[in-house]
Amino acid sequence: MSYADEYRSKLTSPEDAVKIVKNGDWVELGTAMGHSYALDKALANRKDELKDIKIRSTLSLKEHEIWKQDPNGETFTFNSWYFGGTDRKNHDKGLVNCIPMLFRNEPLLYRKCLYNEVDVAMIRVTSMNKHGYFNFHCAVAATAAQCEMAKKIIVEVNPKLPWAMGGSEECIHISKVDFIVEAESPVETLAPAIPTEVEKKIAQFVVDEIVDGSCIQLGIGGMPNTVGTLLAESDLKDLGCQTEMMVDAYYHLYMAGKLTNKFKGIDKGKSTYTFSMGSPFLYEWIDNNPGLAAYASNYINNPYNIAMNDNMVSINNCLEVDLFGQVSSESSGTRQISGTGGQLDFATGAFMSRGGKSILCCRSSYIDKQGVLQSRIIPTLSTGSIVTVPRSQTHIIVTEYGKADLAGRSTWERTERLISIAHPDKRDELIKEAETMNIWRKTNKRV
Ligand SMILES: CC(=O)SCCNC(=O)CCNC(=O)[C@H](O)C(C)(C)COP(=O)(O)OP(=O)(O)OC[C@H]1O[C@@H](n2cnc3c(N)ncnc32)[C@H](O)[C@@H]1OP(=O)(O)O
Ligand SMILES: CCCC(=O)O
Repeated sequence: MSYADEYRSKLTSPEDAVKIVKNGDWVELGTAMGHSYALDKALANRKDELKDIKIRSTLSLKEHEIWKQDPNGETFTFNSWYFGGTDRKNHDKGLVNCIPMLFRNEPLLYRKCLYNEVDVAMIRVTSMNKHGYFNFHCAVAATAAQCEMAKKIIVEVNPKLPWAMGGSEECIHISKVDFIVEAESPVETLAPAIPTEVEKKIAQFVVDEIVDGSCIQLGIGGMPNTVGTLLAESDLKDLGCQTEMMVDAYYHLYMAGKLTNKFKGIDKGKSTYTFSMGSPFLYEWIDNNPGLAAYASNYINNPYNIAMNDNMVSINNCLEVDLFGQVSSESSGTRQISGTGGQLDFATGAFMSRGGKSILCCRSSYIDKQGVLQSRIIPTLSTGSIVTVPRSQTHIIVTEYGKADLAGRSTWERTERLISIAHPDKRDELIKEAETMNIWRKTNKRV
């Protein structure tokens, strides 16, 4: 049978495809732009006839129909490896549960622990090519592992999605697929946030840490993109890219002639990543471009692979840092904001790299709901806050007041350095707390 014949034989309606989901099943939705639309709707429509359907997903970009049609979570129990904004909102309503993970482990978790617990994978893919492959486009991540472990696979085809060249694990062959549905669906975009003056100051401190030939990882959120934009305007040259998330900033670096990947120690000449989100021009750039290579997250986020690049610099955002140097980037107290994602993977790998640096950016303060200035550098993490980077792996923290290099530093040295980059109105208060915590010595200096 030709691939075209096989395609026709597996092509069905979303309603018929989701009939394979049965009571008690685990259903896999994939990551971000890999989330389906028509299948989501067809499954949600079965809410009253199904029982106890467990969902796994990573980083939602939309309001799933499952949430809309089952607002009390009677049929569907939704679990997420990493929260986007809509996951966060629905978690606040009690509809989403967090599954802790390091992103480098997500494929391994399926292959090693969950191999018997993926009943149906419903994944959005590109059109099939002449060799019978569908591509995972902007959502390579752990998708191949999820499909490999799934008892049944349904793909939802959207021909407008870009074809991401590999790497590895970026495609699925039609022979592995059980059902194909075709559906109109949006190609989601991510508009770059307009940087604030504070973010511009932080970004400048970060850019000052980067040398010609550095390999750059830009994390999720507004700040890393601001750094990328400044880098594109800098005099730096021959930068490289090994990053979890491919974003607009890399396109700008490429167009500015700065992204050559010439000095990468692995995948020389190629920009490597595991998922992407950005503007339409980013997807145009990704589409069938052999200058980029998408790999599964266990390869991109593997600290050994990261460390093969000399002068690897990882740049991520965090929410709170305590005076011991513990970093929380994913929760505010017990409120889950996002997830560990790849932050610890890149913090570890970048530090292992010769000349490498792991940088965590943090605005020094915020104004709370009562209008009061609160420090993000705090004596101890808020009760319930989850540690994303342990103090033993924290390297450089940057605020708009400067940089604090904590690696190899004792508690009193960390305290001094962190307080020196805290908001000036909060420094005396922090010193008092540090004294009671026995981590401020008489010789410590107030900057
Ligand atoms: C992707 C890669 O390449 S690799 C590794 C990168 N991955 C990571 O770093 C994972 C952890 N990091 C993150 O998730 C993000 O960087 C964050 C959450 C730290 C910052 O992301 P941003 O998008 O810049 O943050 P933003 O300012 O929009 O805030 C996100 C949410 O956190 C809330 N928040 C931010 N700071 C605080 C705080 N101090 N206290 C309470 N809530 C806070 C915001 O209110 C917002 O919630 P809302 O949408 O309900 O209003
Ligand atoms: C899906 C993981 C995203 C992140 O690491 O930020």
